[in-house]
Amino acid sequence: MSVEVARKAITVPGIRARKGERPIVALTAYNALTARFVDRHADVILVGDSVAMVEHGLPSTLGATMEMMILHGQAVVRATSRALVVVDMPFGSFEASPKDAFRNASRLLAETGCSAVKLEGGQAMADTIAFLAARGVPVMAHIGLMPQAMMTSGGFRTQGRDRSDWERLHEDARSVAQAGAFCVVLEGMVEPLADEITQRIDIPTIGIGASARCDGQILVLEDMLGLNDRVPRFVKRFGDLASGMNTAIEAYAQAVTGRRFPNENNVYKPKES
Ligand SMILES: Nc1nc(=O)c2c([nH]1)NC[C@@H]1CN(c3ccc(C(=O)N[C@@H](CCC(=O)O)C(=O)O)cc3)CN21
Ligand SMILES: CC(C)C(=O)C(=O)O
Ligand SMILES: [Mg+2]
Repeated sequence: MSVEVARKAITVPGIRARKGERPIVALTAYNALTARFVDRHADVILVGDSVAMVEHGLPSTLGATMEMMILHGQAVVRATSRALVVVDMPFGSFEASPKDAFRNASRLLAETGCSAVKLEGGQAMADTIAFLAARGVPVMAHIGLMPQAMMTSGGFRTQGRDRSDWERLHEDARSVAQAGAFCVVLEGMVEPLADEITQRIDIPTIGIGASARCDGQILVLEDMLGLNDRVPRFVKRFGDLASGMNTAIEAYAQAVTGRRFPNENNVYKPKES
């Protein structure tokens, strides 16, 4: 199946030009219902591969698939009119070669109607980013803590605590910007390093666990809504939807067992005869 590439009010060049202007507001969304809410306030909606963990109950993002990203991407694009929709390239879909990456990135663009793709990797992915950008695929890069590298990096570790790693992280940022990424996510990084990177590259940085020094911020929607019982320190819960959901579901269960629902207002009656 293929869809029209949807035109959104916010464009890739528009986001690119935000550096030095006002901060970029980004959030994840994985479905139409939540995307409609996020679209009213955010500049960027990311259909993250964290969908594998948040919506499918998988233990890591390694189980995300192209099929999953396309299905969720389609739902989000349908419900969005303003924000720029970016879809994560799942583990295994882009690393082996630039050609593989183009085949899968072009499927994400053509089959969902999203405006850009995101992929994890710094210097090692620079050739791939350049290959995609030269062929019409806008790329958001993602460096620092890379969840898809958890098996080689030993879990989710904040980057740059040791200053001897800074040079490598600067090189990752410089090379993705040089390769033509329009924007870069800095994940799990100490504040002064995120600050230096943001000052040295000419594309916007979007931080998650990387301080307010970045050109924008992103969080997983369900984390900031207070729907997950355990969240890392970099998350601020801006709401407590978990308690709202619990209260409503409990009230429903009690109304059903107590035969108080459905009531007069909720039932249909035949015509008077
Ligand atoms: N719901 C959700 N939210 C996320 O932000 C998220 C996902 N899922 N899945 C993919 C990745 C994984 N992420 C994570 C998950 C845990 C930590 C974490 O526990 N961090 C430690 C830091 C440890 C250290 O300092 O080295 C922490 O205590 O914050 C970090 C990033 C971010 N992403
Ligand atoms: C947390 C963001 C940056 C992400 O990559 C995801 O949600 O998959
Ligand atoms: Mg991701």
